[in-house]
Amino acid sequence: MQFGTHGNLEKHGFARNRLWLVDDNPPPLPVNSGIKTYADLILKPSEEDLKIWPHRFEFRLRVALGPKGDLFLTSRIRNTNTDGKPFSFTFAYHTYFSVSDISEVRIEGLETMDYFDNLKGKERFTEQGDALVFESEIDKVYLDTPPKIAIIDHEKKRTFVLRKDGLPDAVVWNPWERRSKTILDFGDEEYKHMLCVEPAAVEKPITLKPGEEWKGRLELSAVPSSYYSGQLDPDKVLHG
Ligand SMILES: O=P(O)(O)OC[C@H]1O[C@@H](O)[C@H](O)[C@@H](O)[C@@H]1O
Repeated sequence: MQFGTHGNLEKHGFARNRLWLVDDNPPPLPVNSGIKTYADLILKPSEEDLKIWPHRFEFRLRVALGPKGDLFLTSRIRNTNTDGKPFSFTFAYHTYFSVSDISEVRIEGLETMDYFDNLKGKERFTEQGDALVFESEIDKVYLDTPPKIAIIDHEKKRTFVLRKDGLPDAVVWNPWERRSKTILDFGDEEYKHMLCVEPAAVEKPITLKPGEEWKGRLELSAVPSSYYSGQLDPDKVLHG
């Protein structure tokens, strides 16, 4: 229930460190008829959690796979407070992508966007120029981004396409060489082969009154580069 240090809780909040239960009887969710495989999980606060964050909630996650291997993540958060109090939270799907070589990868869909730079005290800047490429540590929260973002991996001839809904922002993170060495569960060389692009709601926290529910959705597909005829045609990737 919190992205990064954008709030008062531990970094990235506590929901990711809790044991979730299988949700046997989730409220209905409109499903794409092609999707036959999915799992529903639920997290409710424990008495200990209520001491850290004094709000009752139901946090549901559906993880679904499409017939071609597309991944669909749907989160629903409901305020179940009985004291009449609203609550607010920030959110991000911490999605890591495996890439051939970070120096050869580009992101399309975030050019000209405003962002908060977490490496510069969360100051706000505007992205200049073309698609994003990487040559040093990056930790930025792009604001009010389009619903479709593409990660183009030239060497692997593969493009990841992210489609998001209810998640206006997008975090882009790679710790690069120096910071990698300070992260215990991250190999010294692993930064070369990964990139985090995280659909998020950070700038404007979501506020729910008792009984209200929020929904955030991410759809991830991997398509061969031939998808855009071997050419870097952002128009086809982003609007196709
Ligand atoms: O190592 P963690 O806690 O999972 O976080 C990794 C990174 O996650 C990103 O989402 C943040 O923008 C970075 O600031 C952070 O370092």
